[in-house]
Amino acid sequence: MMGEDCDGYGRTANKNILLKIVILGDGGVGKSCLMSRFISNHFDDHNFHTIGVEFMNKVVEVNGKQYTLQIWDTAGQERFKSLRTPFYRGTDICILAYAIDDRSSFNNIKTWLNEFLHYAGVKNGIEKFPFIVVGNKSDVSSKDREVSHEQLKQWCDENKISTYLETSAKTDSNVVEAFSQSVQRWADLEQKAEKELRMYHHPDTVTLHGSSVSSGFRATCCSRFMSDT
Ligand SMILES: Nc1nc2c(ncn2[C@@H]2O[C@H](COP(=O)(O)OP(=O)(O)OP(=O)(O)O)[C@@H](O)[C@H]2O)c(=O)[nH]1
Repeated sequence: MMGEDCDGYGRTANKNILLKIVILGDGGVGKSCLMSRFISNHFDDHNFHTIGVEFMNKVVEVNGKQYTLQIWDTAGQERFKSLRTPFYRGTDICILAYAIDDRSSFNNIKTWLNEFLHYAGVKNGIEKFPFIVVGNKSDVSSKDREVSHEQLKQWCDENKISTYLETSAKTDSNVVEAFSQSVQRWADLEQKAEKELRMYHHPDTVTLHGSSVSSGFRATCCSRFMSDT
């Protein structure tokens, strides 16, 4: 089907797009709290560690498009590694979380990134996958802060991650923004990948100078589009 509302691949603009989001980071940085703040606008000052993984869905609208976000909260403790890693495959967006009052959780972001790249099977470079870095617990007093916003920016620049922000699940600061910027980043990369695919499928209309063009970003995207809601 082609037409004004169609993207050229038969997908209409009003489809509800399912996106799987995983949240990774050390135990205690606030991954479960970020998820429950986003899903049910609720904050619980509990201290229970997640075992394995848990997921919840929420329908959101970003830039006029509807998305069902399937958010996977994972266990940050090392002893649960074998329970969480099988769930990385098929992820569309990865949120790397640390707590701004916990320097070692920030230092471990790289380990989380590498664990995700390995078990999710992402092979096309960090800059082609929607990673978002979130410094949670931005409500803590400045004397308890161990990671500055500048350090967050510098780390993301060095690691080619363009989306990052500080959040507080406790005071509900930037939580919705973290998820909507994640979706925005996904949409930007998706658009870029589709453009490259079009060039690949219509090589007579562009000059490729003999190189093969492959977006590599979510080649299975079509299977994830759900029916109209
Ligand atoms: N001050 C403050 N505390 C928070 C915030 N988010 C979470 N916490 C607290 O941090 C602790 C850990 O939160 P969780 O959400 O369970 O942490 P987690 O990352 O899911 O931990 P694991 O399940 O072990 O991986 C709890 O006591 C929360 O109340 C926040 O934004 N600010």
